[in-house]
Amino acid sequence: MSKVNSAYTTAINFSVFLMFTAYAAYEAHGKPPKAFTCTDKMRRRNAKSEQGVSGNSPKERSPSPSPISIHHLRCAAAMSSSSAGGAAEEGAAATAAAPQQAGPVVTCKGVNGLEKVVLQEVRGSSAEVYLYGGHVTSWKDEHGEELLFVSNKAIFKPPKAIRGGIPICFPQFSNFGNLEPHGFARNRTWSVEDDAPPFPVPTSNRAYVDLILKPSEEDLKIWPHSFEFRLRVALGPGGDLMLTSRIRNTNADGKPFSFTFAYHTYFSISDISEVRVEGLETLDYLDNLQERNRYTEQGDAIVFESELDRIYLGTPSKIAIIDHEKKRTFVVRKGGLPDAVVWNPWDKKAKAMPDFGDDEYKRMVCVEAAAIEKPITLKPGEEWTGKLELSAVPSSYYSGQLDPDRFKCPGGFNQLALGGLVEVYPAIQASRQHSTSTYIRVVNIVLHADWKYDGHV
Ligand SMILES: O=P(O)(O)OC[C@H]1O[C@@H](O)[C@H](O)[C@@H](O)[C@@H]1O
Repeated sequence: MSKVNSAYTTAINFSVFLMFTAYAAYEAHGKPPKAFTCTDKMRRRNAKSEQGVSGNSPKERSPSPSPISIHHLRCAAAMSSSSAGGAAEEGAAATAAAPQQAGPVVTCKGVNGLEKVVLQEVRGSSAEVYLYGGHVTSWKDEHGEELLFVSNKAIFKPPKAIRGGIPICFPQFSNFGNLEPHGFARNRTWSVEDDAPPFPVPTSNRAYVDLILKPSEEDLKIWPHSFEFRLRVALGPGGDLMLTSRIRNTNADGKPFSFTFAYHTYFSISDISEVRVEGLETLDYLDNLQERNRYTEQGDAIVFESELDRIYLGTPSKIAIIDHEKKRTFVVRKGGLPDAVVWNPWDKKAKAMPDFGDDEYKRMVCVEAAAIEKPITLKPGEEWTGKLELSAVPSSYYSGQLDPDRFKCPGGFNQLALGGLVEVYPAIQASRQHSTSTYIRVVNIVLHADWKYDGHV
């Protein structure tokens, strides 16, 4: 074995040891995956901590305010900032007030008293989900930086859908049907489901919440189909945001139904002119600005110089949004969702939207994992699964590397630029959900080895 290979192996082995140690510590950290009220959960966590389950000796434990006061501090901060205006500020204030030890799943009041669930991962990343719309409104990395765009003019008031975050478009995307644009799921109030039926592949993540939407009598009048829509929102140990939708036909009349669907994700970007989307080259798309005529993408990547509103068809399971100024790449992974909508309203449309700032189009881009061209049809008793997984990585990782197989070493790992700190860790949720998957991080370069999706219909 060459010197370089041997250094490589030693570094990997040492890092694996470190990471397993870290993993063991992570395992010991805390448990309850269900959504609790702040008070309930913190009581349990404190009780565990009293029993020494957290691993801290009594000496190491620093005095902390009572769980109830932590809860009220946090929610009060979120609500006061929202009254000062601005959904984005609301999210920031909520995290600013959130103590480190808040635990993985907390429910509290958000803007206008709407109930929200806050997910926090041990390394510091977080997400917020409003029950109104089953709508993710915040996803922050471990440094507290917001990764999703929410308009400062977003209206957190039914029946208006929240402008930004991740609206769920169901049972209809846009005007592909007779319902209101993008369907009604985004402006209905969902419920937390404490005992959701097991997911096909169990998740080990602790920071997750299960929501459910069933049609009301009123909904059945406009869309006469009985369904159960289960949405799991989870934060992975590395801060990845994962959404899994399971839609079941519960019609008792024996009738199938069809629907279209999208995760209408608004990404936060530095400047729209600094961004490009990779992974959709050479694909066909329907142009929403040209009467949905079909064209073929000619460019190497999608760049933005004016309004853009397209439905890309038969897209790969990975798409990258590269933000040159931020040197950050969002990686969108999806399953069960063949299409991808790319949207930026540009200046004129921005001005025409009452819940969107005139210049905000510069700071957002929507890349929406979707099933549109071929509607999904379910017979009674059948269930469909649509998955979205978002990660934010330094751009040095991504550009031109949409196909990780091209970079594989004989040992099965991706090719690494050796030198500097090498860190290898098992992706905890991936190894349990999918196959054994290993993530390799070299300084700021992150490469995935053997990543694969499951759970397609
Ligand atoms: O204003 P809405 O209903 O949230 O829709 C926003 C945009 O959503 C996108 O998905 C559509 O492709 C656009 O055509 C639409 O304008």
